[in-house]
Amino acid sequence: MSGLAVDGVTVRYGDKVAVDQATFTLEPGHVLALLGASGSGKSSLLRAIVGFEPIASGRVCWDGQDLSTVKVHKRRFGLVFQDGQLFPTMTVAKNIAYGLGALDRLTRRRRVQELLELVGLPGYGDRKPDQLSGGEAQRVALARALAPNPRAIFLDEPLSALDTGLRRRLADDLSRILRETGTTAVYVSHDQEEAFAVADSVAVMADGRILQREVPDELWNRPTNKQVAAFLGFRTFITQATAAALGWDGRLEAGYVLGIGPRSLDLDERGVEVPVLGQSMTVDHYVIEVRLPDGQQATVAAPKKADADHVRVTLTSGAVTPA
Ligand SMILES: Nc1ncnc2c1ncn2[C@@H]1O[C@H](COP(=O)(O)OP(=O)(O)OP(=O)(O)O)[C@@H](O)[C@H]1O
Repeated sequence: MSGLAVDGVTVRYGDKVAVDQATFTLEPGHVLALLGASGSGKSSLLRAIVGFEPIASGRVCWDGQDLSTVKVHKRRFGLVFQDGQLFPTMTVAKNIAYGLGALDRLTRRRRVQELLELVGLPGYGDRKPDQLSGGEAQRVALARALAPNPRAIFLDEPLSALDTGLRRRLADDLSRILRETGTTAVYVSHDQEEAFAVADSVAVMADGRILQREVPDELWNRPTNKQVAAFLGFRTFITQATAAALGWDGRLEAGYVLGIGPRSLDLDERGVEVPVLGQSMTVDHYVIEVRLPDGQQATVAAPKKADADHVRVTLTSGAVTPA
């Protein structure tokens, strides 16, 4: 098989199993996000693939070749970390050119210009890393990782040190850059929106195991179990009868429940009346906590505060998952 094959990889720190028999393949040109809560083993798996962490069992192959005897710097993998780890005394241009030693000066300079344009920083070549914002530094780190045309790049929470608004914008830019360059990438994140924005497919990890690997839509609509659903924000699970009572027009197969997430219920004047239990405010909307007909609680995202002790809602979507 061409591209990356991770086969039964286990990583241990003493008695602690950090990664438990992770298996997946990644075709050239595809972007996979490893998504999971803190401590789920994402970084350990990424570090094992690139060769920083010894593998207790299993193997990592590229184009069918076992990489166990291939040294880290010979794997032709590019790396981007949370804090870009640029060389502080070198200019941006020198940072980007770092892995281009084999090229002549003119070609090297052209390649640096090309990458600065790709990451939206033309004219930044002479700056030093301490003259860059956090977002710019991460763009330079990406440019540096892409410069030597690696066969894949590995990004470990590359945006998590940035503030939320910037993170969203940069996630979209990153996605565009990876696609434009046809780069094969593994992207570690604990933020589902970021993972969904960047990746062609998402592998959800918990306790060192990959619970499900899917394209974002399918993962969102049909999480493989309640644990994955809950991680995606579907925390209340209801039966067909309750779903129908809330105006849902779908049908659940026997043995399945519907996970209700933060955007599953819509305010709707013609909807079902439910009691309001409380409400809070986020940056751009209110979160109204309600009691469902079956007694469970759920939340509704609303543009304004509820001014009565009940609201009318309709259930418009949810995640279908085994009961
Ligand atoms: N060097 C180490 N020695 C011992 N245990 C470790 C070491 N590195 C990680 N662990 C443990 O292995 C488990 C997986 O850690 P890992 O950093 O891979 O998770 P993660 O999903 O990347 O978390 P985060 O998002 O917080 O970085 C955790 O329980 C962690 O405490």
